[in-house]
Amino acid sequence: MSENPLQPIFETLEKVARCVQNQLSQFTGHADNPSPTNGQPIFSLSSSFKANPSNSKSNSTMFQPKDSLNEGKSASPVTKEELGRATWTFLHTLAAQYPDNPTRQQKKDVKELMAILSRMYPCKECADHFKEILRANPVQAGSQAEFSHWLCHVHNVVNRSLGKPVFLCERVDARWGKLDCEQRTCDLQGTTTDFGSDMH
Ligand SMILES: Cc1cc2nc3c(=O)[nH]c(=O)nc-3n(C[C@H](O)[C@H](O)[C@H](O)COP(=O)(O)OP(=O)(O)OC[C@H]3O[C@@H](n4cnc5c(N)ncnc54)[C@H](O)[C@@H]3O)c2cc1C
Repeated sequence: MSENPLQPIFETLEKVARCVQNQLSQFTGHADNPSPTNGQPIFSLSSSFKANPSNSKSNSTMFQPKDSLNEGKSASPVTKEELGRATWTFLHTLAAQYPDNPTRQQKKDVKELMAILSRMYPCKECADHFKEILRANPVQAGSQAEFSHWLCHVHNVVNRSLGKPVFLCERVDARWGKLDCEQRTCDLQGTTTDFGSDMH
């Protein structure tokens, strides 16, 4: 006799899940290897649930696809420093890729981006500080060189306020470059003719 009266039901459900998995693997072109999940069923019943059907925690994850469980990786909050480094990386890379001859739209976009950062940056104290910095140092984005030097300057304003060393802006091009992208497919295109199509 089965230890758990619900065991036959679980076994039937697992069989159904395996059957669905086989059908899916054929559908997705994995017919040669009907188990793209390395032998693990896409859906599985956790052993704790089998042993204790009243376990509501197991219950909640019972039918989740394996990938969505993000196994082995716990979410840890990002620190203000990590966020800052990632944001500066984004901004300096953007500046390195900014066109020598930006369109009117690109100049407008970059100013808006900075204004949005000063409102939405997910560290309120930093956002407020950046808002003041922008007020005293309006964005200069007439060319790649102008924008990357302006950005270096405002980054130095933040550095100074945090007691960090000031960066030599003559070295900004050596420190930050364009994204490493095959055949420069990531380059932003500027233009010599300013259509300003969506400027009103
Ligand atoms: C818009 C903005 C506002 C911020 N405001 C605050 C704030 O008010 N308070 C706060 O605690 N933190 C703030 N931060 C975070 C802070 O600036 C740093 O990112 C964080 O302290 C980590 O510093 P870090 O020493 O690792 O180097 P970061 O300052 O993050 O710099 C990353 C790398 O950039 C290079 N670098 C440094 N200076 C320059 C420069 N001037 N030009 C070009 N490259 C340079 C260096 O190689 C450095 O390792 C802000 C970040 C941003 C993006």
